[in-house]
Amino acid sequence: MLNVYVSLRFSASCALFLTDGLEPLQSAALGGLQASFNLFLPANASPTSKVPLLVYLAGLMCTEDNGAQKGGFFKDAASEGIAILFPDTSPRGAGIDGEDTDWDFGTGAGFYLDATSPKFAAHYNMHAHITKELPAVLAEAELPIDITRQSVFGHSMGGHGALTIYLAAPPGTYRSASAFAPIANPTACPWGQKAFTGYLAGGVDEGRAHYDATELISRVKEPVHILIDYGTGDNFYKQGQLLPENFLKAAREAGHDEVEIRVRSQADYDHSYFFISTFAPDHVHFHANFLKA
Ligand SMILES: N[C@@H](CCC(=O)N[C@@H](CSC=O)C(=O)NCC(=O)O)C(=O)O
Repeated sequence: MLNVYVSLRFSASCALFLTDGLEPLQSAALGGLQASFNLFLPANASPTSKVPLLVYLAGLMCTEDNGAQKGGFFKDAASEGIAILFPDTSPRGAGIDGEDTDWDFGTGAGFYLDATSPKFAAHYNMHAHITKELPAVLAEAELPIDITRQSVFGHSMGGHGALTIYLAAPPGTYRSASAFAPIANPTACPWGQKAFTGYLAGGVDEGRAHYDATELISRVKEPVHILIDYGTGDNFYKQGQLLPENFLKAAREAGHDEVEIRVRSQADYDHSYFFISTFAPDHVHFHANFLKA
């Protein structure tokens, strides 16, 4: 048996298609725009032996391809028998004024939220796309995936997405979360403040209520399963865009100990996919503990 790696597009009616040679299809959550994603299926997946799902969320300027091509996840996902879903990072081609002006806002920078600002609300709903729409697509496609066993991980903006999606979901929706160099306290850093001001009608205050991992962890009372790695040589860490210490401090103050949450500083590592792929096996095996329990 072979492991299968496929690129897929989907329609609002949830039909699945192979990418090559197919008509563009539409996402309801993204306002009818075409949406793409990649899916890794391990060789042991079959209708009688469905596999759990790990969702990978990429960072600023990325597409569904960065993690799939450079993350280094497949060997360990194959050995553990885990499928990996790679969504895109934003809607594409919404045609909103200013959407393509900056690399850290708009196209490629959806911040995994549901926009409430009138300008963006019709299209910038990556949270709903990932938490509701894509799971429904996979379920309706009758792929050999057990959608009741999901975990989520990501990098940088995608690490923010993974932590906030996990912490804001009803307990048990996702079994675990992990992040490489996440934007861990977005209301306190320039990237997050810019995103929340632009996408949310209530600005940074609305972001603080719904989309800030450091704020969310201080309010979560149930046990959690979280692993975070960041590099001390990461320029974005040095610039104060990531703030993992803020997340760790809030977590400990809320009573989440080192069994529940591990935040590891990796000496001299940068922000790149070389860093991600170095620690990729740790993250896949971490999630396997919960996805296969
Ligand atoms: N163009 C930017 C750098 C953009 C960048 O580094 N993006 C990161 C994610 S940053 C946080 O979300 C990334 O993953 N890039 C893709 C890759 O393959 O490395 C600049 O000029 O600084």
